Amino acid sequence: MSSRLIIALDFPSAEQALAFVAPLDPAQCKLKVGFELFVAAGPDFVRQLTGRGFDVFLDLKFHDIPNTVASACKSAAALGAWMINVHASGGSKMMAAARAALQEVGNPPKLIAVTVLTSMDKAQLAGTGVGAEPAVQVKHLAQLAATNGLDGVVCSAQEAAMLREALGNDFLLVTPGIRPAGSSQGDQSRVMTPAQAREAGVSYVVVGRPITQAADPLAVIAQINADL
Ligand SMILES: O=C(O)c1cc(=O)[nH]c(=O)n1[C@@H]1O[C@H](COP(=O)(O)O)[C@@H](O)[C@H]1O
Repeated sequence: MSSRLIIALDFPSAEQALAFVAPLDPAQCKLKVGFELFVAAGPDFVRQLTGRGFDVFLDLKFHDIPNTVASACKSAAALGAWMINVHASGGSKMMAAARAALQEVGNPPKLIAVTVLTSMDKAQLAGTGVGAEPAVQVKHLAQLAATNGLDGVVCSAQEAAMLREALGNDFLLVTPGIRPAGSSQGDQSRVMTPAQAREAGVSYVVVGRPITQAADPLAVIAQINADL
């Protein structure tokens, strides 16, 4: 079975990202390209990664009017991404338009929706005008994503067991906010260890700084894969 580890390549340039990727094996991990790297390195960099055999999660978190998001999803699919995402808070029509757009392309990427960012806690969520507990809002948005035919959601591993029970075994649960024991929490709020995430039933974990800033990234990758 291929690895359930997705490494967040949050680097400022293609050169730095490629230096990090050079010793990696696509059997050990998938790779996530987000805003920082995509803005700096562009679509060609994504093609380079797929050309090396990596599954790429293109994490551009689309959140706009339905027509714009649908077109952006098609462009992302054309890059050969394995997975792409939108914000569930963009609403039903936006998610349905994204889903429909991908049905028009061959070999479409998995389409998932961000629920409540793992950096948010109850107070920050309340600051945006949402008074619900994060877990309640996550469940609400995950159900909205499922209703609109998305393949899964991004959530914290803290909500994974609840969502697994509510939405079944085929629904993808992709969880950032993963912190191996002893690593710094940084700006993340809702965190879990890799082993806790596995027990909660996640599909994939997303891990950035605990690997990219480690003295020995390959050792951390091996340990996380063992824990998953
Ligand atoms: O969509 C994401 O990937 C994402 C959603 C979310 O709720 N929280 C979150 O941290 N992420 C991403 O996951 C990665 C986490 O990185 P680290 O905190 O360094 O492990 C970053 O690239 C974030 O952009």
